[in-house]
Amino acid sequence: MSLAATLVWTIVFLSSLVLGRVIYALHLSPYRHIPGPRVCKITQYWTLWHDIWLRRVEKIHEWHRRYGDVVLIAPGKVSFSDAVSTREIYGTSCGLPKSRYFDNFLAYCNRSVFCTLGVKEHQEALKRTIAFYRPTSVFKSAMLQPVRDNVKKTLNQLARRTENGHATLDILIVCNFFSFDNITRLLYGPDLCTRTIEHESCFERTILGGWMTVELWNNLLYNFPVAHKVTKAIFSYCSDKPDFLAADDKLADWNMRRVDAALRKPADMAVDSLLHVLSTAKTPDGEPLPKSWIAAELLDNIHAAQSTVALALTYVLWNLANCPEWQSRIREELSAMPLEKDGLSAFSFLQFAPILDACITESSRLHPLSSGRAERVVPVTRAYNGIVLPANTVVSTSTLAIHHRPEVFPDPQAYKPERWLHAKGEVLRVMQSCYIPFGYGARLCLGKPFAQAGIKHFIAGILMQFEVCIDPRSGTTSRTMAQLGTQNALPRGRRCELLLKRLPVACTCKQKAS
Ligand code: HEM
Repeated sequence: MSLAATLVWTIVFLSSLVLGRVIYALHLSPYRHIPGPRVCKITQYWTLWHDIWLRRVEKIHEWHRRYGDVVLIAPGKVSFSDAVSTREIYGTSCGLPKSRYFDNFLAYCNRSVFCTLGVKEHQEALKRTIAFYRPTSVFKSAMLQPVRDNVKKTLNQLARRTENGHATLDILIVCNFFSFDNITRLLYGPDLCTRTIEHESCFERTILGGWMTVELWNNLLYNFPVAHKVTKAIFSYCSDKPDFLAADDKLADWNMRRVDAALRKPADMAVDSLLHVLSTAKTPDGEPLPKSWIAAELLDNIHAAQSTVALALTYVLWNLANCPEWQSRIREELSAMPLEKDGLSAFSFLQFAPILDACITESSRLHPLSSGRAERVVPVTRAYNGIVLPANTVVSTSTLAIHHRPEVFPDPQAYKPERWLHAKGEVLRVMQSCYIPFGYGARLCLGKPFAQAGIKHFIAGILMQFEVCIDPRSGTTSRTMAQLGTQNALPRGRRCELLLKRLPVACTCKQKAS
């Protein structure tokens, strides 16, 4: 056969394959009845394309606006944006397993609690640590004092940097170090964590610097690992950055060294650290946990806690910088609270400060920090929101879409803390059922109480000493602060420069009597 004929036959063959695929997807597939862009019914690569270009999450939100609460985002993958389906997918009694997407989070070849898939396996893993994360454990002064110390340390550092009364700073970096110090203290105890904020040139800072880049490239890694490897090799070779995308590996080594050191001297381990809890825990066979299990759990907690808390703080400050009136209201509320001996507001009062709470809650509604792929697998064919899904369909709720339901959150794009202050009864209940920044149900974020305590202390500390303002000369604008449409929710500009002005009277709170 001539070359031309071979070419023609190849084209005919490939075209009929594509045509067959299109006919099957649109007319025969068990997913044909589900609303969504046609291209998503035919191929998964359209969603993957958006994933790699860091706009998957916002694209899915856009599709929900166009097609409704149930959208087919790829063959076999369905996204929801309503409260009832969310309850059915994630609720404690439903027990849907996680999807294979979570294999991407294995560390040292082990599964942490976060990436266990099956319900039984998850419950087994949860037994070891759940008590450690409970509010009753986390809100003890032994656990909170290190957080308060880190707030004080950050405030001292900011005071030095605003010696002339004001300075424009990249708040994202400040929040990153605060968040890292907090989580490492919780995980390793006081001796093995590092004081990164004080040491400008320390190793941990360089890891954190490279980490943001790693997060941006993770979508390529999860979807096309070989392409990721090649890109990494090419960039490292051609640029003068041999460490390009190496931060994750460095963090894993750094974590393992800490676990090694601690297990060599168990008597020195801080009893209020996760490391201690894990080192005394047992496997289902009654054996001590292997070192790599312990290390995997700790590493995963850093991943879960680091950028989420840092970004939560950054977005709260950004939103408040745009709304000076809400800053004043928070200050007024804080001024009525007694101070502890360390000069910060008492947590027992911060915990129930409604204005502070509303401002933080509204910020996480607009900017969910973990808005990515909380995928679960449907075990048997059944209907969700009136639409039958075959067994093995991968389902998830779009956090961005459910947080922006206009009938629940009128004017959904606007930052309006008052909606949380004014809502009562059924209205509030509906709002809460559509608010899932920490996930929902059986796999709700274990670190939620710890994260919230850190966020409240930090925001209260900053607002009592500084006025946070937009600096029109900085490059930070609403456009650069729009979230990248990925699961890690970084702002597009990858920085958040805000003007901090020291308040004339640092604090007018009442000193605690004792
Ligand atoms: C603002 C900060 C945080 C946000 C927005 C956040 C969000 C989330 C979300 C949405 C999930 C559920 C994922 C899923 O359903 O697939 C989750 C799980 C988890 N988070 Fe967080 N998180 C935050 C902070 C933290 C902190 C500080 C810690 C550790 C102290 C932590 C530890 C965990 C763990 C261990 C899980 C797995 C829970 C399980 O599967 O049972 N998170 N987080």
